[in-house]
Amino acid sequence: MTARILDGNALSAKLRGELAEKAAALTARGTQPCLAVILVGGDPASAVYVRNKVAGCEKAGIKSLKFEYPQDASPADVLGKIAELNADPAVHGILVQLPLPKHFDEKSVLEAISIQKDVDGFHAENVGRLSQGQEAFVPCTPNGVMEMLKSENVSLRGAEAVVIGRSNIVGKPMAMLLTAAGATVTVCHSGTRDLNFHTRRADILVAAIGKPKFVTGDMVMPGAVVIDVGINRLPDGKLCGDVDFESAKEVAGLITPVPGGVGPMTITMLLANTVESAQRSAQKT
Ligand SMILES: Nc1nc(=O)c2c([nH]1)NC[C@@H]1CN(c3ccc(C(=O)N[C@@H](CCC(=O)O)C(=O)O)cc3)C=[N+]21
Repeated sequence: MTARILDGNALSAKLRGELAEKAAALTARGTQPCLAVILVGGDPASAVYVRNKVAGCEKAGIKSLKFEYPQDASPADVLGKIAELNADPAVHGILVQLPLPKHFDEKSVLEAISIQKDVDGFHAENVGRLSQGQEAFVPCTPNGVMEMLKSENVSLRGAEAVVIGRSNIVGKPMAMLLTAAGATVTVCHSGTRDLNFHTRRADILVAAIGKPKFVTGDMVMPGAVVIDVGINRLPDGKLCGDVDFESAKEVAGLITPVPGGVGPMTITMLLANTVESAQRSAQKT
């Protein structure tokens, strides 16, 4: 049996249609949702992602502003721009594309963003709020994964979930969200002894390692839900995930592809957070 494919493009299209309606209603009442994106340096992958984000905004009727800085930009200039955007009531979301050049202190840049406009959910205060179950912007990639699971009615209460990867932007918030939804969560990483022991008992396996085709079919429990968060560019220019799709799909029950899986959902959740932020700001006036 081969797994069913969880199509992130199709789910994104549906959700983005709903977001476009919300954005249009807000615009009609005088608050067009607006996302500001800051890109430092010329990393080609970052440029592609930022282009996808700006195009996604456009299509949903969300205004986007793009600010580009050279690789050797001064952190003070970028922090000055963030301060300006924080103070601008017409801007509802601020995203600083990561990774930043090495001479930047990533943490201090993320911390400079107003938590009301932190649509990435990377600010330490938003992370803390999320961990305590308070209202917060949820990081887009793990939030997109949760939406994918919800769309398929994957039952999480009591489920065994295994997350491979412990990054601040995917692994850790993913584990928090799955825990909050009632799953029993195991977070694996490069120091994990006998990784296969863990992955083979997962009802839900989330791969966020950053290594192409790392998760193979023999690591998957028959019928499991396999979520591939990886975006790796192969030498031939093709995109591939952290999961060896060909072998894993023969074992899994449900699997996300790359491209066309979690990636588009990440952008959809960014648009959702931006609309949400605009809605909150419209309610205040
Ligand atoms: N502050 C910040 N926020 C982010 O959300 C953020 C970031 N920095 N830095 C980099 C990662 C990566 N990321 C992706 C978003 C969409 C796709 C995406 O749309 N992928 C398409 C294919 C795109 C392609 O062809 O390259 C797909 O999987 O189908 C991929 C990756 C957001 N990130």
